[in-house]
Amino acid sequence: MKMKDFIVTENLKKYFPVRGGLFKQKNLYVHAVDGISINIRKGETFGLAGESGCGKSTFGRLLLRLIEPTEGSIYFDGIDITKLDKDEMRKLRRRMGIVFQDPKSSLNPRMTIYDTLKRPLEIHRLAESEEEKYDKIVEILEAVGLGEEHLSRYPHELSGGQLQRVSIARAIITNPDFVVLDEPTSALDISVQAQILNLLVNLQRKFNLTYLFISHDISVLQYMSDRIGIMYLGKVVEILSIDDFRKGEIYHPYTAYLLLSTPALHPSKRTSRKVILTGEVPSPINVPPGCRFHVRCPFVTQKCKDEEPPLVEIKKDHYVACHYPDKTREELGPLVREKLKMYSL
Ligand SMILES: Nc1ncnc2c1ncn2[C@@H]1O[C@H](COP(=O)(O)OP(=O)(O)OP(=O)(O)O)[C@@H](O)[C@H]1O
Repeated sequence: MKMKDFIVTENLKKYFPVRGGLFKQKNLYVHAVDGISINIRKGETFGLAGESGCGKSTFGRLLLRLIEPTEGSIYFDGIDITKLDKDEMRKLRRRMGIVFQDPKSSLNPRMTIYDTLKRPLEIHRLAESEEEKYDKIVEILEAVGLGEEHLSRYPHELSGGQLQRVSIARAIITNPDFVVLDEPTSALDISVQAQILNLLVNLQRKFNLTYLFISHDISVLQYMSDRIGIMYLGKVVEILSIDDFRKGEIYHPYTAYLLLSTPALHPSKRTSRKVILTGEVPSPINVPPGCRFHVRCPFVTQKCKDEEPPLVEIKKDHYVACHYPDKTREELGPLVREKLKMYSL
């Protein structure tokens, strides 16, 4: 563990048992997170990308121990949180926050905004008097761009963007160090998305926050992240700096696929260039042997079917899990770079 690492996972796994239906009594598991070892540095935004169902949300929840891992370790500022008891974990939670995709379902419809924001202060005993609570709540509301007039409102009286501001206020009112942002703008109108992203950037600076930013939206990730991890079927297959990402310096065929399959933002820049991959994402219940991407990979060899490639540092700050990283760089790199020119980012 390096000094600047704030969150570190070692071989982290979460398997969910499959219950009922066809699979009854077969002892089958969804390999939602299947051996992830990564680090998130103090003060950075680590973006996590990947198709729906690849395990991004499960990974985010594991980092805060909102769900229990099946195996592996999670270090939070040097403390292995998998070893903490309930009480120790509750104390540490003050330093963690989470914002979910849909504020409508994550906020209690029967609680006013004031009561919603008061709860974390009470759980963590962060204010002595009612007056102190009130002041802290107003201060945080103002930090997220709302005001005293919103305190007595209920969630149904606010817009989607305002509700997400309340969710963000709730996540940071305990003055945390680390916040998981799980698709925080995906449920919002396009016009509101940019405002919320800018708010998150400003809050990060103001409160010195470290973010895990989960999104399937490449352009949002590119805007927000310092480094990006690409997830495929429960594994991280590539980690790269935002510079390498922008330059199209990519070594995993799946990362190239993600970029090539994302539509350009501006319709006039869209092309009908064919997507390089075929085939469905395999089921996380039946993960293919060897490299789990081999069934969709254009460069597959026998080695890929037999041996799982480890995540290795291919150059400074750039990690990839592929037996043939140069193939992607040489053969798909030019296509990716051409595509990147089409992003109006
Ligand atoms: N509580 C659970 N019980 C059983 N399976 C689960 C549970 N939570 C998630 N899964 C399964 O684990 C896999 C990963 O799900 P997860 O929600 O982490 O993916 P994701 O990448 O965040 O997808 P999305 O972008 O659609 O939210 C999926 O196959 C999902 O069905």
